[in-house]
Formats: sequence, C-alpha cells, structure tokens
Amino acid sequence: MEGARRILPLTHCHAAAVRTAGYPVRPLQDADGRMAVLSVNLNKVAVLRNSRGGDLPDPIAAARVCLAEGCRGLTVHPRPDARHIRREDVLALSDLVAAHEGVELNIEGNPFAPARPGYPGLLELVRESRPAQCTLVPDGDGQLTSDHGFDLRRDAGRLRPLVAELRALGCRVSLFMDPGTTSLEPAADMGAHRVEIYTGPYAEAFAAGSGGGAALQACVATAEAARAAGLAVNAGHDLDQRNLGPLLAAIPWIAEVSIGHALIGEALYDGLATTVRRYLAITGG
Ligand SMILES: CC(=O)[C@@H](O)[C@H](O)COP(=O)(O)O
Ligand SMILES: NCC(=O)COP(=O)(O)O
Repeated sequence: MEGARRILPLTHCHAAAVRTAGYPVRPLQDADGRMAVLSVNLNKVAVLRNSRGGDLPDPIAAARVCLAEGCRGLTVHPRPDARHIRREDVLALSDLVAAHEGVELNIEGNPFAPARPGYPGLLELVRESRPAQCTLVPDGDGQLTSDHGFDLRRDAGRLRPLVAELRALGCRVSLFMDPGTTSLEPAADMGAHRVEIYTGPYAEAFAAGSGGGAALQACVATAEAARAAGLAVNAGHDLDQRNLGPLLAAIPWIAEVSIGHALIGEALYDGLATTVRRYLAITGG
C-alpha cells in the first residue's frame, strides 16, 4: 500500500549540505533513500507567454532547465479559460517527460469542468497525455487560483467513477484536500492513491510570523489521517523557500510538493536553475 512508507534518518552528509545552504534541515527521508519529490508547476511561465500572444517564454524550455538540475516532477494545471497552460503544452510536456526516465508529469484540474473550445476537459487531456499522476482539484471557472479542497461528503459519489477511469488509464490519483480534513477513508475507498494538502492557509500563517501555528497543525492532522487511511501525502500551494523546510520537518512522509508561483517568481531574480537547486536542497528529491 503506497501510503505506508518506512522513514529513515537523514544521512549526515546530506544534512550538512542542506544546512550549509542555509535552509532548515529536513530530519527524515523515505525508505528508498529519497525525500519529497519537487514537482515544478509551470503555469506561471505560460502566463508570461500568453501575455504577449507569442511563444516566449516557452514552458517546455523552462521544464528542460528544471530537469537538467535533477528535478523529478513537473506539474501543470490547465484551466478551461486557458489563462496559462494549454492542451498543446500538456502534450509537449508529456513527450518531454516520456524521454526522461524517473520523471513524472502531474496534471491538475477540475474533472467536472465541461469541455469548451481549446479545453477538451481534464479526463480527455489525461487520455491524450497519460501523466503519471492526476490531481483532482474542485476549482470553479471564475477562481483567481485554487483555494479549497473537496468535500467528500458531497463529492465522493461523483468522484468515484472518475477515479476508477483514471486508474484504468494507469494514472496515480490524488485528491486536493483542505488542511484539517481528517475523514479521508472515503478517498481511499473510492480508489484514490494520495491526497494533496492545500497549504495556502499554512503559507499565509507562516508569512504572518506565527511559524505556521494552528495552520501547520491542521496540515499535520490531515497528513496523519491520510497515512492512517493508507493514502500517500502530497502538498502544494504558496509553498516557498522559507515555509517549505518547516512543513517537511513537521510531515516527514510528504511524498511530493508541487511548487510554482513562488519558485517562478524567485527565478526572475536568481535564475531558474539556481532556484530549482535551492528547492532541491530543501526537499532532497
Ligand atoms: C492546485 C493548486 O494549488 C495549484 O496547483 C494551482 O495550479 C494554482 O493554479 P494557478 O497557477 O492557476 O494559480
Ligand atoms: N498543487 C500546487 C501547485 O502545483 C503549485 O501551487 P503554487 O506554488 O503555484 O501556489
């Protein structure tokens, strides 16, 4: 069962390297000697490209930089209004990832959003691109960004057939969930493999100077409930170089963090390769 992962102490040399980099050392790593996978979300590269109507900056070129630094995950969140990532980006990233062993593509989206010109629907995008993982997110069309997870009491019935179809397509399925959610058995029961903890409230609390406080404990509670239900744990939204280390230290069994907005913004100042290296020094993988 993927959710049950043995955790081993961090190697001293790795701890020293990470500490030298000036980042909080994450105490643990998984039984494979790996730590949380960093999955770079490329949405914001596409925002910049679309703002001028041309082809630059190219999300695929940005993806190549991430992979060249050792990144093992890429994430995109194509939205029905095509405000950033488009179908052709998804297909091109699928081809790029297929040529890089050990690298995964994660496609996020609302499975209930209807298809429209330029947006074939999340399930159709998955059928065409066959990502390693699909993260289901209950975003409405008019949302500025993702800001809540599923209500499984309301949504479990209509999610179940979609999860079954994604599994039949060979996809690992992750459900975007609010921090503090502890009734996760329905997610496991419908066949989801993972949950992704929405870390926006934690990031906001961390930035306010509380170190995360109750918001961090809410993430821990959801992560513990996920593990108890046999679900692996991903995390994402508004994570950055300051709040990521404490989150990973509090939840050593996080399998993957998907990070985009802050990372791409920081890359504008320091360069994408340098920025990705800094995040990999924190996650270890
Ligand atoms: C699900 C989530 O929290 C983010 O992955 C989401 O992709 C952000 O979307 P935008 O980049 O459109 O704000
Ligand atoms: N699932 C979270 C993600 O992919 C990126 O979120 P953000 O770092 O852009 O807030």
